[in-house]
Amino acid sequence: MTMIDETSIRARIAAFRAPADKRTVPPAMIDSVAVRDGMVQVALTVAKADAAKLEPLRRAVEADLAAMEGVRNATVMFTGPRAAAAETPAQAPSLLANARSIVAVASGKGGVGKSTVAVNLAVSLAALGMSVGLLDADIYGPSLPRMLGTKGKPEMAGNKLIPVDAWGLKAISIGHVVDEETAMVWRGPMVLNALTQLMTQVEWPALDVMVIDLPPGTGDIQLTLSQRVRLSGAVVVSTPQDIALLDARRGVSMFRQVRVPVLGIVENMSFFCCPNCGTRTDIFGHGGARAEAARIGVPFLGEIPLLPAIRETSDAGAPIAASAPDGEAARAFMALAEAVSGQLGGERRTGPRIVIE
Ligand SMILES: Nc1ncnc2c1ncn2[C@@H]1O[C@H](COP(=O)(O)OP(=O)(O)OP(=O)(O)O)[C@@H](O)[C@H]1O
Repeated sequence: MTMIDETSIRARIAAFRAPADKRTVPPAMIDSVAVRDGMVQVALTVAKADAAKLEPLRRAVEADLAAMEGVRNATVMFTGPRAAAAETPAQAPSLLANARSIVAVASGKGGVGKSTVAVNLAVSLAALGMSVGLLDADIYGPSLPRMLGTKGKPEMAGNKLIPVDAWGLKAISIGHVVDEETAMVWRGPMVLNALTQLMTQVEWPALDVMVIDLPPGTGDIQLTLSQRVRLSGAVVVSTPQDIALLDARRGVSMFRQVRVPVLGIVENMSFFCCPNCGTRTDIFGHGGARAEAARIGVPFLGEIPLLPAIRETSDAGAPIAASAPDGEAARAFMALAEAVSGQLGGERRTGPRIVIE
């Protein structure tokens, strides 16, 4: 008999399309999955007011799971949204409360292009008409000031910092406040203090979405931040290399441990597109992250090509999603932004904005 486990159940739910209306179950809706001896219990989070409306979906998911090989019995139930107190320690109120959604961009290891993805995702979300904040929590390598071309110190209002305006975003980075060498020698508690300050001592306006560029890896800082901030979800950046995929898996399991929904995996440096002849080359082999996402039951959010222009525009302080909005890279980031915003749901504060460069 086929072995079923939490991962295979999550994968099945991620692939689920309701026969009647093609409705899907976003990962953020899955509260818990328990599997024992072929018995499956899934709890989906819904607001009380929506429960009756979603009953057909509940039954369809239940039938779909029950039809899986190896499943003896499947129960899908609805549960209310978790009380805030259960998630966040009492002494630690959720930070960044005036952002409607908070998305963390994470990676299992450094150098996979996490910051590049965070910046261009934020720019693309803004181009979709959202008010977007970008917080660079990558203390050890704050690349945001360079990538956005914002070198000066932010202004102050009273004892609070005003985020800098760049490319349609409100942004702040530890690199705006201290120089890189200073931050490099900080140890855990100092780093956490600095990050907390970036969230509490900054005059953030009301935002549709805040994108946080997390430090690479899966250590204490990432875990603590995930607990202090009510994250709507995490985007895990990987490259197609096997080793990076392994790290991505670790990243996904870290968020699952702290019950932060994983919005999905994005494959960066997915393939090389020759700027001269347009020929596509799959340098590291291709499709690994998509397969990995399916295997561990999280959505696959798309592929970003390896393009010299992505690095050049980053180095020049003009993110490619804004500086070459019609190009291949910008289209890939826009597709990512659409996939992410689709998972966040909810209304926008403002209508779509047309950007003319
Ligand atoms: N798709 C891409 N095509 C070309 N160059 C890229 C791409 N993505 C990232 N890069 C380049 O790779 C380098 C590393 O990217 P980035 O700084 O975003 O990685 P990171 O994962 O945030 O690193 P760290 O976590 O160590 O700060 C940068 O020089 C960046 O310009």
